[in-house]
Amino acid sequence: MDSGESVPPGEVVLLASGTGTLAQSVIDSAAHPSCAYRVTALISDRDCEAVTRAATAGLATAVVRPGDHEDRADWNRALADAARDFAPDWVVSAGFMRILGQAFLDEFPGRVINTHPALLPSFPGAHAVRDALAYGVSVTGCTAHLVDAGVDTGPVIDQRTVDVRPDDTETTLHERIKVREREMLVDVLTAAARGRLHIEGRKVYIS
Ligand SMILES: Nc1nc2c(c(=O)[nH]1)N[C@@H](CN(C=O)c1ccc(C(=O)N[C@@H](CCC(=O)O)C(=O)O)cc1)CN2
Ligand SMILES: NCC(=O)N[C@@H]1O[C@H](COP(=O)([O-])[O-])[C@@H](O)[C@H]1O
Repeated sequence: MDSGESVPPGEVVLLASGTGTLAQSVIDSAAHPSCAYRVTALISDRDCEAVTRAATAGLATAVVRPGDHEDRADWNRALADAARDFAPDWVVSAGFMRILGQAFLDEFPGRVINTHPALLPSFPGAHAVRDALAYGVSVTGCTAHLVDAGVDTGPVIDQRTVDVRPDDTETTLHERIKVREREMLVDVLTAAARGRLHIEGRKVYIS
């Protein structure tokens, strides 16, 4: 499709568990008329600032708490049901701190994207910035990847680098990584909404 043709907006549902600054940047970018995607809802596993940010922006929100369900599998199904209700083209985990089960991923095959604050496969998991700092790397960064049933093992879509400074703390380093994550997420979602992500096994090409 030529760039000049009108492109149907990609419908995005966000998943977040924390302060939601990444979610906020995606919401803000989607407000521009020329943006290729539209954010329709934000879903969380807990009451958090990200939910407040989305509600303030006039988006639909849902909180699906693991503690409200019999077990992890039941929670996972409830989360999938909540997301399905918004019929997203893309589900974006932006600081979502729960592992998504296969039942959720089967609902949105090849359409769940996560942003991780490290250069995968280095430093997977819930404490990437702390682990990178403790390891003593001089360069870290962030990764956008397709989500699979593993933890941070899905095909890499895009990565951005961030230099580690001698006086960095986890907080100062993470804040600089988030600046790059916000840029990366907007670029990746724009490509995704315009049909420019091409998945070939573990390789993802952006045209
Ligand atoms: N199936 C997948 N689900 C998710 C992935 C993924 O790669 N595959 N990425 C995460 C986000 N994430 C890293 O980017 C991540 C988040 C949380 C954890 C984790 O160990 N969580 C614990 C609980 C943590 C807590 O509740 O405080 C858990 O879920 O038991 C690892 C990696 C989004 N989902
Ligand atoms: N392993 C998952 C993980 O660490 N995700 C990270 O949580 C932060 C959320 O920031 P925010 O709440 O300010 O948007 C982001 O840096 C994101 O990569």
